[in-house]
Amino acid sequence: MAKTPKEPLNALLHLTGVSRTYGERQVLHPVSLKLAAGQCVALLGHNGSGKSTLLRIAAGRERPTSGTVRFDGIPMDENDPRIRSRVAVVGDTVACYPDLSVREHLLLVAVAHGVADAHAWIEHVLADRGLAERADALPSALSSGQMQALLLACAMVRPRDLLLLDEPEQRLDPDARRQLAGLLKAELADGVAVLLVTHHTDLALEVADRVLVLEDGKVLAKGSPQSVLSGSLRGVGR
Ligand SMILES: Nc1ncnc2c1ncn2[C@@H]1O[C@H](COP(=O)(O)OP(=O)(O)OP(=O)(O)O)[C@@H](O)[C@H]1O
Repeated sequence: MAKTPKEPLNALLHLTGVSRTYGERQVLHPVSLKLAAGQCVALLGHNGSGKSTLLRIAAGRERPTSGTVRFDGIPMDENDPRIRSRVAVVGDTVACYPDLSVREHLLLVAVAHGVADAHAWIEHVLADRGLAERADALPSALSSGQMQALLLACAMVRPRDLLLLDEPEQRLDPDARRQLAGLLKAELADGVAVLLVTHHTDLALEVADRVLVLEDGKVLAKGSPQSVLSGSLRGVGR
């Protein structure tokens, strides 16, 4: 029988009873979550179940209606430089400069975060994300999958202890999706904590230590990927 994974004692990210209400509508009921260095929690659930809302709250991009979020003991605030320097987010919206090439986007992010030897590191990340041949292209000339690869690459060129990803697999072809699983495993091996919103149960099974399934803003199930996704809940993803 699969062992039930315990929540970590030394959490890098600690959500306590966070909820969110828009107007009269409660889209997220109180959720608590701990995530330690080198661990991945996958958030699963049908469309509109509250996954992105929870991730935005975890990232400090949105304030919870109730509850608290702490990163390494500090109240989560995306404007706090101590947090910005250590937390990388790939959200569900595409934001880029129309007049900067792929390589220039990466350079901008790397320089802003004070990355040493940025040029060499950028060439490595470009090759790793399959973007080497599109390095001089402007965003308007990228395919949707290449744009997604650029958003991931922007997170990879900067320092990070916590990686928050909202459906990073979207628009990626099967090969690129397999590489994404390898990339996330490498992040975890490097001690990065990963909070992953995904619709792909296979990705969750491959990389997550724990999964949390949301339904109508409530926690429907949580535990090891094997225990949660072995039965009827496999249908929450693709
Ligand atoms: N700014 C907002 N104002 C009002 N309602 C919102 C807002 N943002 C999200 N919602 C609602 O909150 C609910 C949860 O949305 P959320 O984006 O968190 O779901 P999700 O699980 O990430 O969905 P998907 O899988 O489709 O991305 C939805 O019903 C959505 O319509």
